[in-house]
Amino acid sequence: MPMNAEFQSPSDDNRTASHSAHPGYDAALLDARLEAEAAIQQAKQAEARLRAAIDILPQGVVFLDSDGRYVLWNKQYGEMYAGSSDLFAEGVKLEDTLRIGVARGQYPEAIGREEEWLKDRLDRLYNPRGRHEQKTTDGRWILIEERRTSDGGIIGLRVDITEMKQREESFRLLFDNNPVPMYVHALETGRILAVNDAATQHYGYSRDEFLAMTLADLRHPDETDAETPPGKLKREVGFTWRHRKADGEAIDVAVYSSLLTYEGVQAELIGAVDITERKRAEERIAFMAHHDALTGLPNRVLFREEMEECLTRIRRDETAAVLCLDLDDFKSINDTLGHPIGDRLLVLVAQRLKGALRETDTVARLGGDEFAVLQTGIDDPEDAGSLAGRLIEIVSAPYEIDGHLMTIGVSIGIAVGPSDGEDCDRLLKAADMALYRAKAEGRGAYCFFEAEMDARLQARRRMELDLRAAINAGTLEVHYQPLIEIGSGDVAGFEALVRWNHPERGNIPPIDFIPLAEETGLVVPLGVHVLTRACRDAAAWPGDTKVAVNLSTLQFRSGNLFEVVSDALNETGLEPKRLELEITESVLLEKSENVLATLHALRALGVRISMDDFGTGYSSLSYLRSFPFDKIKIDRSFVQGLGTNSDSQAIVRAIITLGRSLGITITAEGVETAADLEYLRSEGCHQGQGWLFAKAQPNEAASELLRENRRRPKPPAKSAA
Ligand SMILES: Nc1nc2c(ncn2[C@@H]2O[C@@H]3COP(=O)(O)O[C@H]4[C@@H](O)[C@H](n5cnc6c(=O)[nH]c(N)nc65)O[C@@H]4COP(=O)(O)O[C@H]3[C@H]2O)c(=O)[nH]1
Repeated sequence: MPMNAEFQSPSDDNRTASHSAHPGYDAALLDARLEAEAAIQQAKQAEARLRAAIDILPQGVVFLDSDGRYVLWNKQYGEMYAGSSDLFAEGVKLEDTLRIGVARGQYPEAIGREEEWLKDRLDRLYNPRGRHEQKTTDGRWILIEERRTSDGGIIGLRVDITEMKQREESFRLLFDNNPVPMYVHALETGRILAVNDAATQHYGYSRDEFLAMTLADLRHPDETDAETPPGKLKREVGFTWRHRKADGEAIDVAVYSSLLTYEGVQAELIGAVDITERKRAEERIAFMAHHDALTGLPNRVLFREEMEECLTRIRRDETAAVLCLDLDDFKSINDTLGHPIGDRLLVLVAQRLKGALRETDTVARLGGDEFAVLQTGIDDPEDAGSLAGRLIEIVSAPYEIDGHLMTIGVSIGIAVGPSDGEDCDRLLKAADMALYRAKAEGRGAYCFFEAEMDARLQARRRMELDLRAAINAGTLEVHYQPLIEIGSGDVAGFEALVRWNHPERGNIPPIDFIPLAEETGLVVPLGVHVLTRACRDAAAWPGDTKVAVNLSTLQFRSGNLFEVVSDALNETGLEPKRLELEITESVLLEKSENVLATLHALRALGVRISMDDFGTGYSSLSYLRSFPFDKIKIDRSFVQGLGTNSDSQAIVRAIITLGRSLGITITAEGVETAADLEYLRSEGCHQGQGWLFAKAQPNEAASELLRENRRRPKPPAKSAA
């Protein structure tokens, strides 16, 4: 493709003829010819350089003259239009090659609309403006840019954009058919530039509506992510937004984004995965982890979190109170009316408590029938006292559930921060200690924490640890106090009484540690120890001397009392009829089928059942009807001073008469004087127990007493203590 040469080299013949006719003219002509040849040489070199230069360009380049004829084109141009390259020649009009190319079907976009396509193409060729794309039959895409040159010609650039178009196509395919809602928005303005079908379906906006919106228009008013201005994204993977659908419904979406240039605009592609359900489930789980399922109140975990938050303020200058609440005798409602009613009562109590508090206070259910209140921003500790008083009043008002009218009391312990404690544990502990005191002081009351409660509690804790250790080590002792037949003075049996010889504190009386054992549940293993020990000792006693063992309510609740007793009998070989089990009224207060069934089963085994402390409870008499007791033990409060006190005499006489008429053995406890004994004998009481005969003593002494008793030919009973 030589450049259109302006100068031609004259033939040698012309040169010879001219030279010989006019020598001066010939010389000038020769010079001119040499000059021209040099110029041609230069032009050829320039063309070669230009060609070399345009051939190394990655783009196709073509130069046309002002008539649109080919002047020069590079290798890439020829390759791009390989199907028409046979037509390219200097001086040929590009327009003509286009016409032939269209006729050959080399421009797929022109097929079926040849003239129209040609018209448009020629218009762009002769009046160049911007860029346009062209598709070739071999499936390539070419970006065309044409410009006018200063001499009226045209320079055309061709860029092969096939790969980019393929990428775009894949993107389109992925975008359009993606099941995940997707849209592209302009980074600068937030304006939505493209949207896929999944997004239009999911959000409910039409494509046109979508394309008229910005990213900010999709936001739900609840969206709190104020840090992210419209169109600017935080880039953590999968962060969430709350969006609004066309029907107003809120959805939570996890956003996946990447930057791209979309139709020449800096944009961002967003994939929005709907996680509303997942989020709801997560929220439900989080709620459940922080709330009580029955009442919907915050649970202990959330209460502590609220407290922690409040404590940071307390440490500065605020005062707050923690109130620990415990319903009085809730268990008996559960036991008598059943758990469903108990549960409903708890819900009603929770509602009343919630209704009685300010927005800023928190009430939580800590478990069972325990609630707690965090009262914030109080001016005076007395504010907590008046709140407690109000809560007691509100909770104590009657309830009606399923036609059952009931009332329930509540006791409250109060701790005030920061004076009673600056951290969560200390404040809760202090309020708990105060609650303990409120309960002990008669329930239905509130009590403030006092520092000395802490010391008392520490002592109690120490005692609990020591008692547990003594039980585990088997160092608790069992002493025996004789039960004397009043008529004959014979030893009928012994009551087993536990003794704790503390390594540092010496003998601790049962009255000081049995209640603690009851509260902590230690009375269950303690009871097993005493029972087994008593059966073993008694098995070695002569004749059919009986042994009486005290049982606590908790041992019945433990559920395996029958097995414990029968195991102790089997292990020690003691005959069941030689064992007496002493229970108090509190055991029967349980009103549980289980208690009665266990008592009947034990009695069927041959074991005797005694009612201890008779007369001290509210309804000792009525309990005589609920179970066939073998023995009644008259409480020592009626026996002491019996010789002189006529009221006690009347009561004791009535009990003895009752027992005799029912065929029940009567034992009088706490017989301290001969006058007491004399009265009991005169009324026909069967047995006596008390210091007049003997105090509780170790097994060796008790056995010795037995031996002595057997050797004696029935003397009247005298003091042995
Ligand atoms: N003032 C006076 N007191 C007398 C007289 N005769 C006996 N006593 C005391 O009266 C208590 C009788 O036992 P309880 O009524 O079953 O009362 C017992 C019983 O309820 C409980 N207890 C003792 N040992 C056990 C046990 O192994 N298990 C259980 N669950 N409770 C026990 O501790 C309570 C107190 O036991 P103790 O201190 O051993 O006190 C014993 C005994 O020492 C007397 O003439 N005058």
